[in-house]
Order: sequence, then C-alpha cells, then structure tokens
Amino acid sequence: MTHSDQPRPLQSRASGALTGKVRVPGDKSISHRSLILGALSVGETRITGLLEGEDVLNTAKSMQALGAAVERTGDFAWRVRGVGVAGFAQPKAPLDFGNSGTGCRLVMGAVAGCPISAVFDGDTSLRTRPMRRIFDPLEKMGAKVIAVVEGGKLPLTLQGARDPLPITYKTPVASAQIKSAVLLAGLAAPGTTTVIESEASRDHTELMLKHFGADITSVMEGQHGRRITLVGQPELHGAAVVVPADPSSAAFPVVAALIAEGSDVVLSDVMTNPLRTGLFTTLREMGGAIEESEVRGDAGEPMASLRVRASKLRGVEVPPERAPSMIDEYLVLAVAASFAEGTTIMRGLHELRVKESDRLAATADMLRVNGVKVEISGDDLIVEGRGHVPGGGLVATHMDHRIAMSALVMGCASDQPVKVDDTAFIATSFPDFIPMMRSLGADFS
Ligand SMILES: O=C(O)C1=C[C@@H](OP(=O)(O)O)[C@@H](O)[C@H](O)C1
Ligand SMILES: C=C(OP(=O)(O)O)C(=O)O
Repeated sequence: MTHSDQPRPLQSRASGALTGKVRVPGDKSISHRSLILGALSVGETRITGLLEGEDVLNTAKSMQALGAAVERTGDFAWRVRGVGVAGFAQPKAPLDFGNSGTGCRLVMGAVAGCPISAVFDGDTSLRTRPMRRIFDPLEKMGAKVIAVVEGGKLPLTLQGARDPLPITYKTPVASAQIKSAVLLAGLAAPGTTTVIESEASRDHTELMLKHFGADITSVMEGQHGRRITLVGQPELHGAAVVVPADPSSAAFPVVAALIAEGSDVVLSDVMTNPLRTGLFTTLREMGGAIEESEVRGDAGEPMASLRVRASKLRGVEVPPERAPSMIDEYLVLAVAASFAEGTTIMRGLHELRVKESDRLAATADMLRVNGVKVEISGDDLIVEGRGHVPGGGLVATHMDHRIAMSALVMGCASDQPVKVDDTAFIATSFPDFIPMMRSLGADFS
C-alpha cells in the first residue's frame, strides 16, 4: 500500500451543530476474525456487515492466498469456504498486510499451526512495529522464524510447526493480538492451550471461537485479568457472522457531537462489548450525554444505538487499567479533553508508542499545533482543557488513520480550522468517514 505517493490533505472548519442518524462501518476486530475463523473452518461462513476497509481486505486476500475461497457476495456481504484447522496451503507470494497490525499478527498465529512457510510484510508503518511479541510464543509452540530483519520487524518468514505444541502463556502486555495469535496457533495443537493476561484485552477471538464450535473457557485471573483455555484440534464449523458497528469508529462522530454546540446525533448498532467501551465510560464521567437504546446482542457481542448530545465536558483522571478497553481511542479522547474545562490525565499509555505511529507523541503534537497545553509524563498524557481550542494548526498524520480522523473532529468545533496533511490512511478502517461526517453537517474542504 503506497499511499504516501499521493497525500490528500483536508481542512475541517466549525460548522455549528451536527445532526442526523448514521451507522458507522463494521467492527474491524470482528471483521478480521470472521475471515480468519471462516478460513479455518469446514463448510461455509456467511458474513454480513464486514468492514470493507483496506486492513480487512488485506486479511481477505491473505486467506485466499492460504487456500480458502473468499468471495464478496454483495455490499458488506462475504462468503468464506474454509480449509479446516491446520489446513492452510503454502502461499505462492509474500502476504502483504498493508497498514494492519491485527491482520498480520493474527494470521501469523494461524499459520504457525500449519506445516507451511509464509513471508509476512506490510507498509513502512507496519515495518516499524514489534513482531517479536508474536513470534516468541509461536516459537515455543514449534514454529520458526527463519528470516527476519533486526529488532524482530517485518518482513519476516515464518515456518509453521509440523507438530504444534500446546503451551501456557502469560502475555507480557495486555494485547488481544498476542492472545489471539497464541489461541489461533493452539487450534492446531493437541491438548489445551492456555493464555493468561493480567489485564483483560478484547475477547472477540474467544467469543467467535465458541460461535464456530471450539471448546474454550475464560475465567477471571486476579482483579482485572483472564485465564483462557482452549481445547486443541476441534473441528470448526462455518457459521453466520453479523458484524456490529465499530465502537472505535463511532468514537469520532461521538466526540464531534459532544464538542460541537447544539449537536444531536444517533449512531446505530454500535458494539458495546465492555472490553471495548472504556471511551464511552470516560466521556460519561466527563459529563458527556451518551444514551443507549435498542440494546441487543448477536453471537455473544452486545450492541446498542447511541444518542449523543453536545455537552459541557470537564477534565477527569483515566486509570491505567482502563487502557485495554479504549486503547485505540486515546487520540480522540485527547481531543474531547482539549474542549473540556480542567485537566485530563490519561495514565498507562505505553502501548500507544507501538501503534501505526508513536501515538503518544503524535497526539501531543496534534494538540500543541492547535494551541492546546499538553504534556507527556512517563507513560501518561496530561491535557489542560480550557473549554475551547484555538485550532489553526497543520497536523502530521504519520500514516495513521486515527490521527487524521481525530484532527478533523477537532476542527468541527475549534476557533480556527484544523488541517491534516494526508487523509489517505482513513481508508484502512473507516472508508466513508469523510462523506459520513459531511452528512452530519461537518465542514471538510
Ligand atoms: O485484536 C485486535 O483486533 C486489536 C487489538 C489492539 O491491539 P493490541 O493487541 O496490540 O493491543 C488494537 O489496538 C487493534 O486496533 C485491534
Ligand atoms: C492499532 C490499530 O490497528 P492495527 O494494530 O490493526 O494496525 C488501530 O486500528 O488503531
């Protein structure tokens, strides 16, 4: 994916109230998993509401390259005919995951349990991200990394295990990508694979594995953790997956509606799995009016409609143990905090340094160039809210979709317009972001 050849700048200017009802695209985490588990199942998986963003499309291509039949049957509707657990075929070319950590790392786990080798690669952002955290446990399970650049980065070649071993693995950081990679490799191992996390991360892999017929249990471990046990070598059966709207994408219109005076916006079908809703909890603590209705669920994943009205926000302290449930939302929370009255302290953000960009530094820069007082102290981000944001800055996106969207949200209510240098990467997770925000009344030009 070579977006940077053609940067697409954009300016966001305050345009008054945002109003209307929209459905943001399907959840990115669930979309990746539905394709991968569909490919590891026997029979047919029908997916509706799939996120057709570049990250997920790259996962779909990788599943095809590994031997599954993956077809688009209509708008956001996909069919996968799987090869069964450990059934992947040797891919003929390197697997290119573009900008996507999730796609790359989960597929590494799935490949680790198959007797094949595959080259994993991605764009210049993904090539900076740590992969040792994934292949360390996979090597304990019998896979081998046979070619890797220094520091454990992409591109790398992974040789899957002929006879994978089940392991008990304690994740070094709360990461659903590490947990999921181990569980996906564990599918091919005899006996039970156990993952222990001291802070619970999103549990979509566990819920979906159960939906596809695996024997998997999850129990509390300590105050905030989980112990997940998977019985290996199940026969997974293709299943129907309805992908709810992505709370990490909903985060952008939610914050825009809270900060733009007079706004009243409804977002339908937003997934409300408690391991994903730390942002909504925090915004409510700040005084944000976010009401849930039409609460329901599908395949273990709860969802609801969210009505969001413009609100006077106040600064709060966000505890470190909340980080896994809102890890992708701190950028846009920092925007909300800039419009609040008082100081917001977000604690324990070390993982933000290893995302599509160093999001801790990039968030601070985004605020600073728009006249907001901000400080990084160790792993904490401290934002001095003054009830309004001067704006007028040009924000560097660093190949990071969430920086681009957060900066454009900031411009929806700042005194002067906010510019971003490149919107191209928004297509990785929220391809319709710009027209959808315009349909609510945002002035993007
Ligand atoms: O498993 C997933 O779908 C994801 C896990 C998170 O990453 P980590 O596992 O690195 O925390 C998150 O940042 C990413 O956007 C999606
Ligand atoms: C971190 C993210 O995704 P990934 O790790 O899949 O690149 C994200 O979408 O914010």
